[in-house]
Amino acid sequence: MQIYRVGGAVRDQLLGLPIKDIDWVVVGATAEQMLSQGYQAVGKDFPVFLHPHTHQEYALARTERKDGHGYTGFVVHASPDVTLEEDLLRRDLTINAMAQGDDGVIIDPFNGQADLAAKVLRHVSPAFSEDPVRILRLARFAARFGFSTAPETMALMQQMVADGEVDHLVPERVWQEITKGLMEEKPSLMFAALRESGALARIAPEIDALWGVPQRADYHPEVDTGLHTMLVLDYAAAQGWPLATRFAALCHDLGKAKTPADVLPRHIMHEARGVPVVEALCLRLRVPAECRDLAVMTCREHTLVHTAEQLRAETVLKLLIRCDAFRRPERFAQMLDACLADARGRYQFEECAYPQIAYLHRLLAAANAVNAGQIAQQCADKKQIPQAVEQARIAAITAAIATRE
Ligand SMILES: Nc1ccn([C@@H]2O[C@H](COP(=O)(O)OP(=O)(O)OP(=O)(O)O)[C@@H](O)[C@H]2O)c(=O)n1
Ligand SMILES: [Mg+2]
Repeated sequence: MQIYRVGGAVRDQLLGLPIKDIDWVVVGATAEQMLSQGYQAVGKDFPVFLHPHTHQEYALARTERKDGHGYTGFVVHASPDVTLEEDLLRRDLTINAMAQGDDGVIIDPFNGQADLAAKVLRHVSPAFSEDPVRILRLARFAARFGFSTAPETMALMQQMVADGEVDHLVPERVWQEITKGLMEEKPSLMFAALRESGALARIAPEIDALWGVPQRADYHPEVDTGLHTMLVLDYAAAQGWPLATRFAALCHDLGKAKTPADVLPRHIMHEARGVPVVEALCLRLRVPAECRDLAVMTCREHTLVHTAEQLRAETVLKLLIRCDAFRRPERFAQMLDACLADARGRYQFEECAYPQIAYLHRLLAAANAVNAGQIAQQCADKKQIPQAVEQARIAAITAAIATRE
């Protein structure tokens, strides 16, 4: 048997990037041979094994044929006579379809090295279309490497979308790929690829609908809401912020696609209009609660946060309570980060000051300093405690507002 490194490890090494995990392909072996050498089978029907010591994945060279929708119905053919080239042929992109032997020689039958140099994502063969997840994979590789998509690959993806292939993806898988793409260097490039292929309109029409929606040019020199959203998202990514903050950045303006045409380019009430849209998206994609809650909160509150310095103490306290800021200060801070991204994700405002964050943190600290235990002791009637604490917090916030320099 011959063993080669394949896929991401070969690609990343050629790019000079750190290699996370190595995938191996084994040519000329049977499952029985692998087991007898101590490898452990991963699945019952899949010719993938774990190395007895390194636990890296070793897959028998295989061909695949599709006979069904989605990613059920793959007929896998693994046998000792499947060649390395045949195995590479079934893979998604030329940059992922290279192998490397023990001698270091790169086996590159589909010119992956040339595409790496040209920074192009190109499908290996028409078999690309047998797995719709590959559209999402390509999109996140675009976000990771900043590569462009070969025209023939884009055309193939458009055809796959038109054929309804994307509609068979299970939500968990879509979310998994989206989260990976959101954590890449420039997530907007994922959405650009998804949008151009038509896949975005199928998997997240709420996001796709933002393009073509105008905003007031005085607040938003970039005008287009889709473009603004991408600037906000890329800002959040450039700060290295976590997934939930990036997802909140993505979702904060979903309500703007619901603004009645006669109100445009103003977006009165887009916050309230957006909340059910964010909730519907999160429900459909089975978005985990942490991401969903921050996105809903950011959608609902971001305009109010922008006006923080004009708010009365009562209004600030209500905001803090709605956001559960006393118990969840880290999440509140993440929402403020998303609001900062919103403010700076605009042409000509890329470096605008955003004192709202420090200001709200100061008011929260002031409200937090109220000694609720002591107030409770001073209340003759227990029923009065909540109101007394609230009054004390409003007084503390009022005092903090007054000391503004
Ligand atoms: N839907 C898929 C998934 C994987 N692959 C192939 O399997 C390899 C390994 O898959 P995976 O580890 O998911 O991706 P990597 O390319 O290694 O990228 P990453 O750095 O994200 O792990 C890929 O390079 C590609 O050759 C594929 O063709 N089609
Ligand atoms: Mg990998």
